[in-house]
Order: sequence, then structure tokens, then C-alpha cells
Amino acid sequence: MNLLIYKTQSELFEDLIDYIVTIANKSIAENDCFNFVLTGGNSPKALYELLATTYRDKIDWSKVYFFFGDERNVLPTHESYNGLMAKKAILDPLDIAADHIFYVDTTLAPEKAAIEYNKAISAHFNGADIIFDLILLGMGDDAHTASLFPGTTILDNKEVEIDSVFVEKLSTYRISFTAPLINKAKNIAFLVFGESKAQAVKHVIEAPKKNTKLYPSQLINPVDGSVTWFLDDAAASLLDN
Ligand SMILES: O=C(O)[C@H](O)[C@@H](O)[C@H](O)[C@H](O)COP(=O)(O)O
Repeated sequence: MNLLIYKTQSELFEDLIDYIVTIANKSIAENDCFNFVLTGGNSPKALYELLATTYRDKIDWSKVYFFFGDERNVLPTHESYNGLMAKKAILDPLDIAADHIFYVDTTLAPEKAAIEYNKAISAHFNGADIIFDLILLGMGDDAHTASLFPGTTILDNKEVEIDSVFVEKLSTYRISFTAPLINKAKNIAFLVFGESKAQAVKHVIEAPKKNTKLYPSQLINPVDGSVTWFLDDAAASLLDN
């Protein structure tokens, strides 16, 4: 696990973009494509906007395929649909082709949406192992990541797949990558900033004994890949070393 801590968000974004560009260009050079999983939430919006403007010339976007690590159970036109945030922040500005974007079809019931998403992603990987080049993750102040929330059934799903899950505390369904699917990735990057996340960061990174039911982000341990935490000082403020 790599831990990178920054004084400001702009310094964090600069390094995170350099990290993304490096992985993207290596993937494109080796496989002529870059399979990139976006996170939802508020943290990544400015990152996506920077990739689509200041840094747009750093990557051949025609070779990039976009996926979503989780999605809310709302229609694609709803303001809290992660796909809509990404569409506005990066996918439309970069004019990404529709067949390069894998949205979760939330016009379907959650369980069916997860089944269809699994089918679409398996077809994209053409029956090969589903190993993404890079998965971006955020983390909530309750140490959830993607839609792996504390105490939910998806935490026990050991399959490499997308699943639907009822999240009691939100009284809503979510569609999400399981931890085993996330852990297959070549590269995983957590993007976590702000004081409100400091306690969760400490529990996830420094807890002497794991408690993945309580701190689901502890489930993220890539099988062969690497995980890098991009934190600002505030989010890292309770870490010992
Ligand atoms: O659908 C989502 O909301 C995300 O996938 C979720 O896991 C998010 O990354 C965290 O909740 C952090 O969200 P913020 O970046 O808004 O703090």
C-alpha cells in the first residue's frame, strides 16, 4: 500500500492526474486500450473536470473505456446518478463515444441492473478475466467504499462480480462492484480528503485488527495489483506515522 499525503487538493490532484496518465498510457501502449473505473461522490468531480480540460491532451481518450464502480438506484437523469456527474464533468467534454461508456442501467430493478451490468462487462472483456487497469475509489466517513457499506450483505459476496445491495442506513438499493472484483484490478487509487474522513482513514489504514464489517474499505487489498491512497493533510491528520 502506498500512502501519499498532500497539503492541498490541487497538489493532490496534480499527482493523481500524473498517476492516471502514466497508467493510461502504459495500458494503451500494451493493450491499445485503458479500462478505467470511475468513482462517484463529490470528491472526484474537480479531478474529472481537470482531466477533460487542462490535461486532456495527455491521454488518447479514443482508447479509453469508462465504467462505474457503483451506482445509486436512481434514474440516469437524476442529479445523484454517478453516471450523470461523470457525463457532465468528463464524458461529454471529451466527447467520449457511447460504446466506450458503460453506464449502469438503473431503469431496471437493482438486481436486474446488476445482472445486465455483469453481462455488459463480461462481453467487453470477451470472456477473459475481468481485470481493470485502474479503479478510482472514494471513501465515506463510515469507511465505506463504492457501495460496500458497513453491515451490508455485499460485504460477504466473495464473487468477482457486480451485485445489488439494500443499504439500510440510506433506505435504498445500490449497485456495486464487490470487493473481490475491485481487488482484481491492476491499480486501485483511493481519493480521500477532508477532516470528516480522518477517523475512518485511521481505522482503515492503522487498525491493528481488521473489522471489515465495520470498516469495509479494509476489504480492498489487490490480489496482484497495487493500491495507492491519495490523501490531504486533513484526512490523514489522525495517522500516527
Ligand atoms: O456512489 C458514491 O457515492 C461513491 O461511490 C461513494 O463510495 C463515494 O466515493 C463515497 O461516499 C465518498 O463520497 P464523497 O467523495 O462525496 O465524500
